[in-house]
Amino acid sequence: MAVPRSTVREAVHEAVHEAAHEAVREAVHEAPSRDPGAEPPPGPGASHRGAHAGALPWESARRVAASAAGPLPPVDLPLHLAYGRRLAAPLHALVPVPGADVAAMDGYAVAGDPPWRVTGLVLAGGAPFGAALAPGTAVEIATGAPVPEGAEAVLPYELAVRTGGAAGGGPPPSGGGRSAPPGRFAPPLGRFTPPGGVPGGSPGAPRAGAPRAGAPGEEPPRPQGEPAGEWVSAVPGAVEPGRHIRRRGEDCPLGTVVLTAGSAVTPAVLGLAAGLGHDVLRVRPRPLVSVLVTGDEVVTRGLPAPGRVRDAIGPMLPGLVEWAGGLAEAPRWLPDGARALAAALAGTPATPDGPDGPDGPQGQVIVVCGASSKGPADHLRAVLAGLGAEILVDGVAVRPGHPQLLARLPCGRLVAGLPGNPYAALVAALTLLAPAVRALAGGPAAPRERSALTGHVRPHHADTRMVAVRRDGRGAVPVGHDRPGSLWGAALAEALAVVPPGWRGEPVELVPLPAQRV
Ligand SMILES: Nc1nc2c(c(=O)[nH]1)N[C@H]1C(S)=C(S)[C@@H](COP(=O)(O)OP(=O)(O)OC[C@H]3O[C@@H](n4cnc5c(N)ncnc54)[C@H](O)[C@@H]3O)O[C@H]1N2
Ligand code: MOO
Repeated sequence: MAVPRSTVREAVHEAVHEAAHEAVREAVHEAPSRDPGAEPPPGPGASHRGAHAGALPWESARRVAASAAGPLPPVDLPLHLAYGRRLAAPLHALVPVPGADVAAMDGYAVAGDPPWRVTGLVLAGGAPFGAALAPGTAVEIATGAPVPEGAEAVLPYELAVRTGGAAGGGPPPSGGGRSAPPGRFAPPLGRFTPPGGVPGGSPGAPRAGAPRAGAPGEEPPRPQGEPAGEWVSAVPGAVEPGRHIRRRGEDCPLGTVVLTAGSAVTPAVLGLAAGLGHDVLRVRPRPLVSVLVTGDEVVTRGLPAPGRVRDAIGPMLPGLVEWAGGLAEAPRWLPDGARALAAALAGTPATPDGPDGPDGPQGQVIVVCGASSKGPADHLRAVLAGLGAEILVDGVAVRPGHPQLLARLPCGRLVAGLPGNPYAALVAALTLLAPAVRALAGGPAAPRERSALTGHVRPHHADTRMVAVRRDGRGAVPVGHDRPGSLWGAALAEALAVVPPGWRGEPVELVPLPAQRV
């Protein structure tokens, strides 16, 4: 289609405006960051040669993006769907944990002084013992089972000395019975074996004859099948008051706020929430990001013919968006031309509940790849103006990636314009897209990391430079291969070093690159 006159005029104006320093741009801007070579010294016109008019400093651009959107309205999701979201409300303990005083070890709950007469068995899955433990008695108990009232400690099997078992048996003779060798753990000795029961039993499967708490009104449970003469004592020093009893609410009292709103829902958080009684979590939805890849020369599959280029931006965005807390739609390709771009951007906005229309991009954020510069096929600014968009960021003083932009459509959707050069697009995505997605997802700003930067790094005199680096013992080291058109360096790197204009060797911020999970 015909290029709008205003766009052409603008492009021509910019071309003239830029022409004077185009040679410098080529020498400085297109060179890889590790290349030796002198940066033209700052002098008259230096700032003009750096940031474009209206371009924001890199740090300011990132801040604008982070505050361009608030979190999406919350949704309630079952635990198995909540992973990777952000909590929209504080997480409370709906129950105390543990819910009762419970044994922390398999062994004997004991009361009073040894030796103790064994009067029953309590398993974790069963009801509480029901009767108070009288001094001089014990119950065999499983880890997690509620300790009977009156129990003063739990004696682990390894530290117990079990004796007797014969009918009519009495307390063990002093020094008699089977005992654990001093200073060593002994295996369980003479586990309680009710008539018809299975020695040891299996956790959660009450053994026949095991004592059970009675229902209200019933007789206090008697340890049925209690073998007369089962006694237990302890190796010296094994019993201290309260030992191996986890008290009710000791890990987490009822009502405690264990996590604040905005926390990431990790696997551990899901397990914690379940343990505290939650089936559903109130979370922020994942913001949906639509991706429009523009350019007649761009092909989306196969070997690119001469004069064609494979889309390298669409494939990297889903992982990056997911890393930032969002979800990317499959990229759509658009031909050069304002009409297709305008139609795509004018589509009906999505709602958190689902798409409003089957065809157009549905995201709360729309990413436009390419068309961000000032060339005759770069319609993004003109289209946004025609749609009445508010421009939030128009160019960033960063190398590569300066033609990036961020805008808000009248319907509230954000538009992130990424440069066509793939490494420049990655820089722009980390500068504008990721912070905006994080904000929509309810996440806090990404934590900052600072590091020494070693190796040969040539700062730009006016713009921030983003250098692909790996960490080593001495700090961050450039990996090279980070020309604007190449993702090779970024693929080798762990992070991008943020090298401020005129940098003189001080520590720099590292922006982590979305990493593999495997
Ligand atoms: N007169 C000016 N020209 C340019 C400027 C400028 O300030 N004034 N900035 C340069 C910089 S820096 C960049 S970056 C590019 C940005 O251009 P666009 O965003 O408009 O992108 P295109 O012109 O369409 O493409 C640039 C380059 O990238 C290739 N490309 C495009 N899309 C993709 C894709 N999805 N995957 C891989 N490669 C892609 C395209 O073929 C071009 O080679 O503008 C400079 N010019
Ligand atoms: O370097 Mo451009 O800034 O190739 O994005």
